[in-house]
Amino acid sequence: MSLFHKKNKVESVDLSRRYNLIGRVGQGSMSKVWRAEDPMNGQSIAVKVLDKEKTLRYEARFKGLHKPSEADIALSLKHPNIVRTLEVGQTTENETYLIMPFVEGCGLGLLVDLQNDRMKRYRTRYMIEIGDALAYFHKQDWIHRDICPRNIMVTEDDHIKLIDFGLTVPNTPDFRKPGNRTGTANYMAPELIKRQPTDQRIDVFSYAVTCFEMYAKRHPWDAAMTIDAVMQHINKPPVPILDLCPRMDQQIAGIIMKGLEANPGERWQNIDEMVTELRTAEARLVKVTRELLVLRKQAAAGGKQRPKTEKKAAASTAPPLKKAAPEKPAAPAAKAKAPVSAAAKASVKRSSEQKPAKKAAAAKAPVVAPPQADSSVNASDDSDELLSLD
Ligand SMILES: Nc1ncnc2c1ncn2[C@@H]1O[C@H](COP(=O)(O)OP(=O)(O)OP(=O)(O)O)[C@@H](O)[C@H]1O
Repeated sequence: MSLFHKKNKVESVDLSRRYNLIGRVGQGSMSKVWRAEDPMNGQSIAVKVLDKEKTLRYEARFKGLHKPSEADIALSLKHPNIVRTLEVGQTTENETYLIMPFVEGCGLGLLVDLQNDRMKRYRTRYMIEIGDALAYFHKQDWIHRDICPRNIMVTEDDHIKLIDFGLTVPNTPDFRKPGNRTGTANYMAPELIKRQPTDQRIDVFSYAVTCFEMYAKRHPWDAAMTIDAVMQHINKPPVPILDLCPRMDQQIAGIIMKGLEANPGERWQNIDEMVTELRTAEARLVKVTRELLVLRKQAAAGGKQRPKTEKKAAASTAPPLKKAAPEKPAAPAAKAKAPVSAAAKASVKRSSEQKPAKKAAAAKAPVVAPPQADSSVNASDDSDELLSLD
């Protein structure tokens, strides 16, 4: 790995002279972040200054292993869904700083909490873009170790930017050994918590927890504040996501649950596999949605309220429902067939088996509802599958 022995030129910079510091925007656990402007070009930037003591304490865990610093790692990353690091250096106080373009937007955590239409409409896009960023990251041979909504930003035009690489380690045997138990408790894979050897599949797990939250607004296990508390429940199966979101797409539910498998051998083996399945699910939902839009347009042109052809088309893409979804009279819904891979199916099955009464929910198909004026697609109020066609 070329970054292992790279020595960055160390410059001592007085940040308040060099940049127009506008105000503090974030207090992470390891840093302070300012919004600023670069007077040389007027660019809006984020200035992240790492806490000296905490960084030293963290890096001391890897004594002798030549771990690249957060600044070096961040500087090497070039991906549309990862925030660019433009410059790194040392402050006059001997702290490390990073300069990034300022991301206009919000944290993913806010959208998890709000569960608003924006979240529902762009959720599949967000999941895929987080996965793309992580797949790139893994191809550069890193393990992120701290994937969670706190470290993911959503831009104003609804794209993802991964922002924090403070706990990242190289994907090499020395760093995969048991022991370094860092991360955010509720997103940590069981093998990490149990101090077993780890690999990039711990990020698959954290990514799946993040996707779970994006639908269910809660963790797959009861949320815990400490690793010891997580240890208490990590041996129990996760709550099946379809129990919490019975109207969500069945294929997507299976994909997420497979990412949460306690045994890394039963999880998705890499991010690419998981994202490929998510893309397939998204493509199917988009296809059905487009078909419905065409039919609705035709119906409107013909002055009919609900054309028979639409019912026919919906029926042609969908198997008969085993059990009707809870009644919501607002929107006529078409049920699209959700092809679930055998592995993902097994994952859903395992979790449904824990609660036989809930099996019926797993049989539910996605709901796609009438077109909106902006040509995106909305669904009935309790549906979790809004899709954007823009
Ligand atoms: N490029 C950026 N543009 C806009 N805001 C940013 C940017 N980078 C960071 N922030 C803000 O600063 C906060 C802290 O950043 P970051 O997560 O990188 O710090 P941290 O100390 O490593 O945090 P933690 O270790 O707690 O995850 C973010 O949650 C975000 O609100």
